[in-house]
Amino acid sequence: MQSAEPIIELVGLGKEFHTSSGPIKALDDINLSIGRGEIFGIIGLSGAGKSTLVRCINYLEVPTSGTVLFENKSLTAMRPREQRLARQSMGMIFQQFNLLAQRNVLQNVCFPLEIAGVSKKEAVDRAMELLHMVGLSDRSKAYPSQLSGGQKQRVAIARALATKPKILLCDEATSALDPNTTKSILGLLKEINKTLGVTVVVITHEMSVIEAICDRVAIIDQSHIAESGCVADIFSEPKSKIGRQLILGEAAERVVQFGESKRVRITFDGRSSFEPVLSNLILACKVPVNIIHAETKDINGTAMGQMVIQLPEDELDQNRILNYLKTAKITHEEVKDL
Ligand SMILES: Nc1ncnc2c1ncn2[C@@H]1O[C@H](COP(=O)(O)OP(=O)(O)OP(=O)(O)O)[C@@H](O)[C@H]1O
Repeated sequence: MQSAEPIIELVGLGKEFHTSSGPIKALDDINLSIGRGEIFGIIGLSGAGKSTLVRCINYLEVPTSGTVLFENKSLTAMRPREQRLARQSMGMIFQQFNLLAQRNVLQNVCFPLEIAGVSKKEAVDRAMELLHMVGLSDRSKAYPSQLSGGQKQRVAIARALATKPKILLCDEATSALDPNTTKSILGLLKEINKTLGVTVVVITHEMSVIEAICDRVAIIDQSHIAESGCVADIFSEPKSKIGRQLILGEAAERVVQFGESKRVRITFDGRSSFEPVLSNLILACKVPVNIIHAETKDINGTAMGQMVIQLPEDELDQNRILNYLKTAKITHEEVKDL
């Protein structure tokens, strides 16, 4: 679901670190395009290069080869002032929140505005507006140590949005949070994307995070992009070995046979298209399905239409999928012919 216009393009991007024990190639020939207004996920195992990749996007790390294009312009080729403005257009949040402990919530959110030379009154007004948006206007005088993890991340989000960035980079932003708090922070990111039109780039090692909010995803493995595409496509038919491992877990090692097995028609009858039915099914059942036919439309954020999927030959797998469809109240029926 990439919009026509890319906001970020990575072309042949590479990053090498020089350490006492020799060079480490953290990124090698990365090519990616992130569309304006989308929520783009980057997933991989520990050490795959995720953090380095996101830090190269905003030049917290300067790539050793290749190009980062922001709105079609190379960051390297920009003049210093232009590059500063481009980097200011990219807010960032982190796993450990990175709030300033000696400053209260309001002062934390005002901080980037002070650096940008915004007047005190204007900064306070903007910060209060953002704190209201993240649901913390009543905690403006609190210090970070007095907040829960979820509240700290909300402050960090407000701070990252203070200078009205076009992109929000999220580096494992929910990895230190419990499942419920994770859900609420992901909900907030989705809302920010929708209401402010901010492009969101999410780095994570958790498939559930990708599944919850991302439109498209790139899987990174050992410094390379293993595959990328729409979340529903990658989840239903992961092509790379690492993709199969991440999505199907142990089941990836199994050879799943389809043959002439059962086919099921799923009808999308108004269920929100933001709820990735097929991805949820595959994650829950840990087994792939074949998409035989799909005719779905997104009408004002609602999925309409139908899809015919073929179930694996194994009866246990079939039952698991049929049970899932039933429990999740997804309209479906077995079909003999297409
Ligand atoms: N500043 C650095 N100096 C030397 N090596 C580095 C540096 N930063 C990252 N690396 C190395 O680059 C590789 C990729 O690291 P990176 O932190 O990007 O991975 P990651 O996918 O984010 O992992 P994790 O999820 O564990 O944080 C690793 O081998 C790491 O040791």
